[in-house]
Amino acid sequence: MSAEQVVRVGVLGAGVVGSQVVRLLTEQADELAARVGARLELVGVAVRRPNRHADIPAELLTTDAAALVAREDVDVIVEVIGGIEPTKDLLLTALRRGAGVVTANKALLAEHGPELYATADAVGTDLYFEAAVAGAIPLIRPLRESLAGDRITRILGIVNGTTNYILSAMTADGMGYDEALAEATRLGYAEADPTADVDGFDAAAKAAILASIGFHTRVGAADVYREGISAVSASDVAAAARLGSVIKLLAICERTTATGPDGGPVESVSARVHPVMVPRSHPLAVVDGAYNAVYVEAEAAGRLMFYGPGAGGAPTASAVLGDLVAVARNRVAGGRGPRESAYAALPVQPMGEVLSRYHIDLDVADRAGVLAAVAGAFAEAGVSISTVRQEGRDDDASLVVVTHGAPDAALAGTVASLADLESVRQVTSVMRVMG
Ligand SMILES: NC(=O)C1=CN([C@@H]2O[C@H](COP(=O)(O)OP(=O)(O)OC[C@H]3O[C@@H](n4cnc5c(N)ncnc54)[C@H](O)[C@@H]3O)[C@@H](O)[C@H]2O)C=CC1
Ligand SMILES: N[C@@H](CC=O)C(=O)O
Ligand code: NA
Repeated sequence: MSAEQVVRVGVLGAGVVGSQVVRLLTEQADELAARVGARLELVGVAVRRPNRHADIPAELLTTDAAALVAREDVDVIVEVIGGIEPTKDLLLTALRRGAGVVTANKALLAEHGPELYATADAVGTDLYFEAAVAGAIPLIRPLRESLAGDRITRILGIVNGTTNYILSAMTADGMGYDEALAEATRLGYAEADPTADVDGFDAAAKAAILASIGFHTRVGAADVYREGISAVSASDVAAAARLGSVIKLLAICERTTATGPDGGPVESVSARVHPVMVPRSHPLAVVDGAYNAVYVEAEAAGRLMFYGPGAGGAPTASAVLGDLVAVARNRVAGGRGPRESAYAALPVQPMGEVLSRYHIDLDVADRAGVLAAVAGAFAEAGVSISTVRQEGRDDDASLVVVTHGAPDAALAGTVASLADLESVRQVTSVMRVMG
């Protein structure tokens, strides 16, 4: 291709992200052309209601996404519709006829990534998705390319802007949950159905993508243990504050090595999303609002931290545009970006076997023998206690127990036994703690 040539681009969806993609493509047309070595010509934008997009030239708008992806003259499809259907079929159609695809759709990738990759591979075209995890933060490309020579052992961080916005607002401003969610939605951070954010589905999809790339193993959305933030109460926030901590929704992906029956090492991977009490001294504790931050630990590189805006129209469009430039450059140069790398095929460890530390707040009767009964419940499950603190007295007595790391199933069993003790009036807060 020469500088006079063009790469034709079709955009699916012009909502929070898509409208910003169209704006940047238009406003930066000359600079993008100089960077790619060919003009990026926007040839169509599929929308649901054309009358709502006065800022996009009417001749570009179409309600027929299926026709846009099937057009033989469209070189790259940018998908910012979201959801599984009809999006999956639209992208498969585009890939099958050799178009490059750029998508921000983590839900689709976590569920159908292998099929999309295989289709792209079959025709030798590109599938890029930097915006799908941690918005504007360059994370997918560092994992797929920059760190491809290293051995990643852990990926941990805040990957959902909406829940981080809500938890930050509840912690710092004392804002109510519903008000904070409404504000995150108004600012364009939340998914079309914000249940995906607050119940942890969005973060779990991102964890699946990160674990798959980081550990060269297919990890799907269903492999990720998931708890959201809808059960996080003001009393949990207060309990965390008393411990010098804040609550964050973390995605944690780990590669673990155990000793197998023959004495040799047995590797597995795990991926989970749940609220965690994070000490205020930890860098993740100060990641506020819709910002995301992700640690990547690799054997040779050590610990890397990626930080920046994790949601919002313009930041996400930045990642989409970066991918679009990469795909367009590949087409100009006649090359391809990275393919799926799933050769390791490591087993996924069940959550019950994953080591966790718990913070447990108990409302107890303040009388002789209570502490022994509580300690007995931990001992029976083989869970070792790190610290115990008694607060208040008489009718207001509470015990705060922090455990050492133990299998999650043993900890969950201990909490159930504690709730059954006659001397425990109520288990008021149970939260995993960092470490
Ligand atoms: N908003 C954000 O901060 C981020 C969003 N994403 C992802 O980007 C994608 C888009 O997100 P948003 O722009 O926030 O959503 P949005 O709901 O604002 O925009 C989606 C648009 O697609 C349109 N649409 C739906 N089905 C269509 C169809 N069949 N044909 C044409 N148009 C159709 C909708 O009418 C809507 O205007 C999602 O996959 C989301 O998970 C990723 C990172 C951050
Ligand atoms: N709803 C998502 C958007 C970005 O991925 C979030 O809040 O992080
Ligand atoms: Na990103």
